[in-house]
Amino acid sequence: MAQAIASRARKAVVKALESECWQLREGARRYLGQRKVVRPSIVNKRSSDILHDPWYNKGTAFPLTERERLGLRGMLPPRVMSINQQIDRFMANFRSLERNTRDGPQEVAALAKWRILNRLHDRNETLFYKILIDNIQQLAPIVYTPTVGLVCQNYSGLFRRPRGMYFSAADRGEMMSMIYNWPAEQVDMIVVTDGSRILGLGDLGVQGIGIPIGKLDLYVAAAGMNPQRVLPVMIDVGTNNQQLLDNPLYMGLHRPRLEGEEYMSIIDEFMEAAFTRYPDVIVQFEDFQSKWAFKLLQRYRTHYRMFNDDIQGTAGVALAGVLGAVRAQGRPMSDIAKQKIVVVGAGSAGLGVVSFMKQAVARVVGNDSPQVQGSDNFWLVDKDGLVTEARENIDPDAKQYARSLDDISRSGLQEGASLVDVVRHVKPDVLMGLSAVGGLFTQEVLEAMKLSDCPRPAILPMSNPTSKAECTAEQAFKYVGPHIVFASGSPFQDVDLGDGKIGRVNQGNNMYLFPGIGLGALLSGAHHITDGMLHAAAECLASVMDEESLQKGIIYPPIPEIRNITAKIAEAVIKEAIIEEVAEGYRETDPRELQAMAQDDSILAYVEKNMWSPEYSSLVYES
Ligand SMILES: NC(=O)C1=CN([C@@H]2O[C@H](COP(=O)(O)OP(=O)(O)OC[C@H]3O[C@@H](n4cnc5c(N)ncnc54)[C@H](O)[C@@H]3O)[C@@H](O)[C@H]2O)C=CC1
Ligand SMILES: CC(=O)C(=O)O
Ligand SMILES: [Mg+2]
Repeated sequence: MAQAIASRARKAVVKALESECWQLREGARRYLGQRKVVRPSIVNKRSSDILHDPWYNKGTAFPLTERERLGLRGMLPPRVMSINQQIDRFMANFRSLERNTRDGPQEVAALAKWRILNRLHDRNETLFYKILIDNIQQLAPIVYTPTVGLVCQNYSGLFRRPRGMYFSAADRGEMMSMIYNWPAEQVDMIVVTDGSRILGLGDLGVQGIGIPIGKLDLYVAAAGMNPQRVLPVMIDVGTNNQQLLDNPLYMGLHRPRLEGEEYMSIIDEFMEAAFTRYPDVIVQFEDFQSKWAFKLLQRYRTHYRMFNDDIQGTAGVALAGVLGAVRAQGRPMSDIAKQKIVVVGAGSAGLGVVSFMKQAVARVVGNDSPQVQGSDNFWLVDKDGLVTEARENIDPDAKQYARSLDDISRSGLQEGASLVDVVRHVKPDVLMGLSAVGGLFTQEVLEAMKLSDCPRPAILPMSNPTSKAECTAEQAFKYVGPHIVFASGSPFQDVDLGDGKIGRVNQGNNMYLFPGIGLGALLSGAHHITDGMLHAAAECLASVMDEESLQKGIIYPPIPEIRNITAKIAEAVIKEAIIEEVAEGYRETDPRELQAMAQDDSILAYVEKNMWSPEYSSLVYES
């Protein structure tokens, strides 16, 4: 009895102490507010070793005191420049390169720009990211789509310095120790590919590493992920690209891709290694061919903190775009349930979109609605035409979205109907391309969209890179009309429609979502990424658009706003993780503190405070 009383008393004291600590922590948090402190960095190298370390190197911006302290005196030109002067110098070079390559082949110019950016990245990370953030609209098409596609195609020739990690079929059984070769003690974000479907360019084998690098550049620029804590990963299981296999200079394994169990066990081994060394990391799967993309997502999504950007990020961006298009028609978002949507391409991207949008419709009209039970809103077209239940050897992932025979015979269509026939009969509100077939929306298909009874049909050729876009912006405005809403996966210029009118071009790319999903998952410490968190992200993206922009046909925010938008998306993701009780906290911020922040509406400030910004910190030498 006495023992029980003592134990109860002990528990009460511990509880009181805990609560006091919590209050103290809470008080400190409020007191410190959202003040951001640039902490000094501890370096254990000196002199030229610092100049050759892109993380610490400041080039001509090293102040004299630091040059003295770190053995850099005499190692640099004498004038100390500010970071703004360094930016001016780089941008002057960049613009002169632009002028000099303007009249030559576009691809040569694009690669030249990528090269000077990449060299800066290798020399001075802080300056590289500052320039990238300040000029994101101009530079995203170089570090990301479309130029990153060209870079991957030519990677064996462009490769100078390694970036990220390579795990290959030859490393079986070794990955657990290999991951410890990575120098960072902490990694927040991994983007991994097996190179099997790089943008719409197909199997590029080991050269696909360019994609994780480009995506992580956006994580740093848009989400403020700390560049010292991101890790691009390439898993080389071989390639089925004969041109690469025939190229003696190809840098990957010269063997056909592993398949079946052998393939799966390699990816399993990598995941186990990654989460063993970095238990809090988030892994984004990128550009895996569809047959593996779905299987791997199913396999890992509740076990690890991971998501597949092509399936889930793309779906969210497509949903936000369609919600924007609905509002541009002057209708409420809930009218998404009435939209007729033709999705061309039934791979990871197309199927991800249909699945997610059906969930969104269910959220709007309720699960039991016939619109949700049948596939009323969606017509899926792949390389063999309209996908129906009569399709032989139907891809199991596509089966649930196949149109019923009853339904299509009523509308005068049949299994495998051509795209143009589908458009003529369905008269869709939305025509979305995720086929990786450039020019698939021919003049005939686009003209058929004129039959749409929608006041503002949406034409969304979302395939990447530019050469794979189903149509150009100019073609869409020319053949469908000036009233359309247009978004493409890779950027196009706005279109001059004459009489002072402009056809607005949006970039419908998962770059608007994945940084916010990753950041929200990280800062909430969600133990897995739920559908609800993905919907919260997409709905947040849709909601940031104001009526005036939507009326002009602008359905996504301007790219220079991407950092602010990403912070808001992360906020939405964290709030949802808290509501769903999957948020386990991040570093010293425990779930209780997250909840308190949600209550006093300070999650956004918490996100912003945790976003890394490129600023030179003073360097302190420690041997
Ligand atoms: N804008 C964005 O944010 C994103 C765009 N994408 C793009 O989506 C494209 C597709 O990606 P995945 O689904 O992973 O590729 P995938 O290769 O798995 O799927 C392609 C689909 O297109 C279909 N297709 C091929 N030729 C066709 C034709 N002539 N007519 C109709 N359908 C045809 C195929 O049957 C297949 O279903 C890529 O170009 C990729 O860059 C992917 C993710 C995000
Ligand atoms: C944007 C992207 O993720 C893709 O085209 O695959
Ligand atoms: Mg992708």
